[in-house]
Amino acid sequence: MTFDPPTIAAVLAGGTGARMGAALPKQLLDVAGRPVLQHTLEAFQASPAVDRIVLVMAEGHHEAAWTIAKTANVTKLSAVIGGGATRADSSVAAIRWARSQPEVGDDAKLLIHDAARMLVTGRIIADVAAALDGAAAATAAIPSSDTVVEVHDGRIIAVPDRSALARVQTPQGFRLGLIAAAHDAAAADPAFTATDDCSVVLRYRPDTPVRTVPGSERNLKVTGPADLVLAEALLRA
Ligand SMILES: Nc1ccn([C@@H]2O[C@H](COP(=O)(O)OP(=O)(O)OP(=O)(O)O)[C@@H](O)[C@H]2O)c(=O)n1
Ligand SMILES: C[C@](O)(CO)[C@H](O)COP(=O)(O)O
Repeated sequence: MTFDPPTIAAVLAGGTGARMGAALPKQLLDVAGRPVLQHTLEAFQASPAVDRIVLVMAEGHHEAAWTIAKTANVTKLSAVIGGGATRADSSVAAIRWARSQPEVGDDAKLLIHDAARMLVTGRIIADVAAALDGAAAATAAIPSSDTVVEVHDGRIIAVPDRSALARVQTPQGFRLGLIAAAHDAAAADPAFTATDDCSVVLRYRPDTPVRTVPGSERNLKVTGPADLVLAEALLRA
């Protein structure tokens, strides 16, 4: 008998929400009567593509996370772990946790997701997971409807061809062995910085294609106060 490798969702909620400027990390703020984190966990709980969830949570809020998960009956939640100083450090914490699990090998699928993207849909989660059957790395992405420019010292120095540009979202999915190797290589690079995990693969495993699947404008990242209003409006629409 053969078994499919498991699919693990790593929900990153290790940030403090500086740009939100609230007393609590933004993942604990309410939108339409439920914490941002609860909306996100519910999306992964409901996805048939996901077997288990690991939550990377900001220090001092682990108990609150378990309470939210219990309230929402998030039975797939396997662990709440501590993160790191940067988003990349929190990804590494999730990767290490996944690798420490019995019967989880390099072929497991790891879907790394911002807790702040609370309106992620089942379709996007399923598409990213399915893309990993044909590639070792994949992300949700949407076209840019704005012209994007490169700015230096307050002056535009380039206007890249918009048709070749996309805005990446999460989840970003990887075969576990690949993303672990890419982050290991990053750890040995003193100049390493990254704002997402696909760029870690692109930089340190450049021979591995990173596929894109359609994201959605709805899959916004709650970042500042206006995003809370927007997310609530989208939920009620
Ligand atoms: N050290 C960090 C930083 C960020 N994140 C998570 O990564 C996602 C995207 O990060 P961001 O939107 O930047 O969240 P914050 O870091 O909390 O926000 P800010 O940058 O405004 O402080 C969020 O769900 C956040 O909780 C994380 O797990 N660990
Ligand atoms: C991972 C990400 O959501 C992709 O768009 C984004 O890079 C996170 O950026 P942040 O500054 O950590 O919110």
